[in-house]
Amino acid sequence: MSQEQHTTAPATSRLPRLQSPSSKRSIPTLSSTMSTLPLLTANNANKRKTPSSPAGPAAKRQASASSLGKSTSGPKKPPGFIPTTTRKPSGTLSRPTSSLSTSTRRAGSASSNSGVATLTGPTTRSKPTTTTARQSRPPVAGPSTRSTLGRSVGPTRGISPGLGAAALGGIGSGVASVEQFKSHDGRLHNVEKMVGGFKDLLDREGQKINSLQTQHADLQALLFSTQNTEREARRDLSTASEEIAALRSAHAREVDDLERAIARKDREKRGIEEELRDSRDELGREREMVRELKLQVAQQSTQHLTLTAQLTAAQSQLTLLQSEVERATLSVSGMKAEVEIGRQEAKKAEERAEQKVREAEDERDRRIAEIELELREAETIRRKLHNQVQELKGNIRVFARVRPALAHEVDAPDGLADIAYGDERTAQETGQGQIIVSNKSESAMGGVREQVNSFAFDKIFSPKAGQKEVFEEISMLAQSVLDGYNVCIFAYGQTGSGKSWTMEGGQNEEDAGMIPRAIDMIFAASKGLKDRGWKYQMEGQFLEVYNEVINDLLGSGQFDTKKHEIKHDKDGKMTVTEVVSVPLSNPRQVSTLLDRARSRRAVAATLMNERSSRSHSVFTLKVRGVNPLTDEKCEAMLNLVDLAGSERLASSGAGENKDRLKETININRSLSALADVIGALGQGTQGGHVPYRNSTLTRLLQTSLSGSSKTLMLCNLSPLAAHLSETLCSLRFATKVNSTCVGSAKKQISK
Ligand SMILES: Nc1ncnc2c1ncn2[C@@H]1O[C@H](COP(=O)(O)OP(=O)(O)OP(=O)(O)O)[C@@H](O)[C@H]1O
Repeated sequence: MSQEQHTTAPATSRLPRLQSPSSKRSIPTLSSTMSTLPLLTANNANKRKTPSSPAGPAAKRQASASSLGKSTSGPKKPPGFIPTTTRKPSGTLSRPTSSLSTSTRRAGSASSNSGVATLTGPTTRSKPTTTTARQSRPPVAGPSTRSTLGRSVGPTRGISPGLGAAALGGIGSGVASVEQFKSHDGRLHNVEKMVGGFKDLLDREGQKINSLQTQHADLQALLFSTQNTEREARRDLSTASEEIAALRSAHAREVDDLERAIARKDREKRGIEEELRDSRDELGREREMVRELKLQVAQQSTQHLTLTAQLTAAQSQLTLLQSEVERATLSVSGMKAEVEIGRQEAKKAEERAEQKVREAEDERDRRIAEIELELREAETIRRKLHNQVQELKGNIRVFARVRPALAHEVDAPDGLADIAYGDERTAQETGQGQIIVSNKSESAMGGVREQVNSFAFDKIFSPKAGQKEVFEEISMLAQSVLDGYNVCIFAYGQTGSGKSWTMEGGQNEEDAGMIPRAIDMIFAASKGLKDRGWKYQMEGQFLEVYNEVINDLLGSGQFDTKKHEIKHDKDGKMTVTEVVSVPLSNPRQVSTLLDRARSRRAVAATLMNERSSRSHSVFTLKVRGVNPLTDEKCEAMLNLVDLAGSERLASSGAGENKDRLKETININRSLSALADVIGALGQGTQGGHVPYRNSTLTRLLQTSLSGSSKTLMLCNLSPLAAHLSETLCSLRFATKVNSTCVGSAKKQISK
């Protein structure tokens, strides 16, 4: 589009050049311009003949524009200017014409003013020419014509005032005036001739302009057709370019396809070459194999010959052997007959042996029955003896156990207490172990006074003693439960002295405490007694006494809210109300039960401060046994008690803390009530008053602490010098208990 505008502008800009005001010199310029036009046309024609010029359409356009616009430098015209300009010439031409006529009229008017009628002649004559010029004269005749005329006519206008004056004053005055008039007339005639010449010239120029306009129109038409041709050529070119691009891409695809095909063929060729190589290799191998086979065939032929010879030899040997086999078959038949005789004899012997085995089995069953009877009798005797031994040992026995120093206590500021142990041999001879606690203090004189405290108990366990060793001494008591004796084992000692460790122990089997070991042992023993006719039922309870109140550690819910009371029926049998009693059929249930009690104690500790060491825990195993063979029944109770820390009020750390104070007072009250009960029993006050009712603990343990029970107190001691004072207190309490003789234990057997 812009190219078309460029092309059009020069063509139209030529017209203003033709119309531009100029002097008379413009006429030759027009002629020269016109003379160049045919040349331009010829050039254009030449260019049309060579549309496929190497310079291309753009160059052509440029050439066209430069040739057409070379002589012009006018402003670019907007699109659509050409048709307008093409229609304009007549209008444009009219302006100079009217100017000319105006000039002419002025001249006429001047003549009219001077009153000379002839002067109008030339003016009137010039009108048709002017009219013709208005129709076809080019704009060349514009203002320049007017000025030319003005200049040419100027003298006339300059003369007119003179003429007027002469006319006004000289008509009647003389011949000079006539001569003057004639001279003027001659000059006017010359002027008219000149004007006529100019008119011809103008006509010629007008014709030339017409011709130029015609040529211009032709050129326009030619330009349009050239532009159309160019547009078509451009379209063709773009179509051709697209086709070329399409062909190129098709070509590229084909090239790609061909290259791929070549690559494929190359691969195939390589494959075929490899196959060929393999085939050649294989052929070589086959040839080698054939050669070897031929060699083998030759060898085998030799072997065949050898074998044939051997076969012949073997056949002759076979013949020999066959005759031998025939002889052997004859002898086998003879032997078979002998074997048959032997078999019959063996059968008879077997029947005799079976008879003997049956007789031996009968004898054995009879012996077993006799032994079992003897065993039952021995069991009864063992129980009696066991009880006698227990009685001889005393129904209240005391063991002392010193725990080892813990890792963080080894470097304690006061160090370990000076504790010595009596030798094992003396302990076995006397049946009493000895523990010697030395206490060094400053005397009144400023010297060091050493106080040696010696205590004797049924058994002393040094820090080296493990749980297994302690239980070995207790197992007899546990066995007594199955025999129908009430047993109470309680751990006594200050906080941290190892009571819980002794009673419950650690998680692994080696560290298991007295409760799990006693249960295991009772279950194992009950299994053993099964063969002797005993069947047992067991159930467990786990209670806690805190501030004189009983809590059920196996109860439902996280924390026991029930109120429990201790009741005694008319047979003197003690029960605690509203407590959970779990039936136990295997030892694993006991460990679950202990875990449950432990977690409830932990919850209680969280809710009400740490209190496990501030409460007494009592595990009770109730055992019921029946023996249909002997028609015996027994019912007994094993109480395993972990007492609260026994430290005195001063060293309990209670201070101003009311709760701790209350705890400590209650602990001390229950422990002294325990000591009082044991003391009362020790004074031989059977039938007299025993102050069981002074504390919840003694009421709970009443059955186990009565004369009909077996009681063991484990006095746990700390090895630290800092705890020496509490250790001595515990040892004195244990001595008091140890010196107590509680009647004879009664077997709880009913027939
Ligand atoms: N014989 C022992 N062998 C190894 N460690 C022991 C032994 N006795 C006690 N301990 C350890 O000593 C620490 C205190 O023991 P334990 O808790 O049994 O004392 P405690 O008297 O029951 O205290 P509390 O009255 O606070 O319950 C525990 O860490 C325990 O594992």
